[in-house]
Amino acid sequence: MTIIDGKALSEKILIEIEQEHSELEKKVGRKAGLAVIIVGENSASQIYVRNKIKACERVGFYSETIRLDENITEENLLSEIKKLNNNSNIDGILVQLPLPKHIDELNIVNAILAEKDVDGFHTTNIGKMMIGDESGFLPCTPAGVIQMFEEYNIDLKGKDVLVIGQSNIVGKPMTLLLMQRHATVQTCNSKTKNLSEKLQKADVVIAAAGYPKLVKASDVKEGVVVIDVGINRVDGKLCGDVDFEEVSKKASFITPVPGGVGPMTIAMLIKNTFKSYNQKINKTK
Ligand SMILES: Nc1nc(=O)c2c([nH]1)NC[C@@H]1CN(c3ccc(C(=O)N[C@@H](CCC(=O)O)C(=O)O)cc3)C=[N+]21
Repeated sequence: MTIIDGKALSEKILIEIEQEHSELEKKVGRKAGLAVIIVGENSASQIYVRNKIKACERVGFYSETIRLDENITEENLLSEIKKLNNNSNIDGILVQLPLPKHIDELNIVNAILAEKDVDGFHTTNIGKMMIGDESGFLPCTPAGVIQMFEEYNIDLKGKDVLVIGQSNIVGKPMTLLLMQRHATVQTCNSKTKNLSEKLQKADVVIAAAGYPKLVKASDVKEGVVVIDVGINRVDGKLCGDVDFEEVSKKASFITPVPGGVGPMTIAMLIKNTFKSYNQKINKTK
């Protein structure tokens, strides 16, 4: 069984970007810039935003964290985004999700300029991905999973892949990227019948449901590839959607939580921000 080491792979990606960026920065005269907006006090969001800013520091990017009160109006949040859209030192903008219920997430995400949408959530970027055009920004978690398959030479052609979870930021875009790589994809949600039977047939399982230990050893076949996107907190401890201890005895490849998909999500965000910075530079040439 091989553990897919997302931490090590993300570090490798960040080192490459740091080197390329330090060269470019001298020529361009400014650093790549990422702006992160966080609304309210969600503790998990605080951790993820902290990790994103740490990664920016790691690669030498400029970053801004805009912390807003959870009672901010949608209109005022939109004007914060507008300021960042017009800020020429900012190449990437993200608004950490989830947002308070009174704010329409889709409206907010689509207010970010598509060329600064380093989350890859803007309908323009999703629309491109729908037709197999990956020239825009790919959503960070699904892109990070694809990067892991490539790094570990896990071929997806014709493989039966089961995606558990159909969220806009993971399950749905993950399915598109898998289809683009000729996998046979089945997606499940909390209403799916006979999940165990479906799991039994899967060559690859991508668990992004938000249920601790949803995927058990008895559910999966020998040699299965398991990608655990789960980020659950049980008694304050982070765990995934997979019973890692038991499932790792049957899996050929498996990602740990923490240290798997999480760090890859961050690395893809940095990669998208650097891509935007490069696109900006090439446009001004
Ligand atoms: N606009 C937006 N973009 C996102 O990309 C986005 C979001 N909102 N909302 C929430 C999800 C979740 N997410 C994670 C990022 C890093 C870790 C991460 O660093 N995980 C570490 C552990 C971190 C910890 O200590 O809890 C690991 O798995 O090793 C996890 C999850 C990004 N998301």
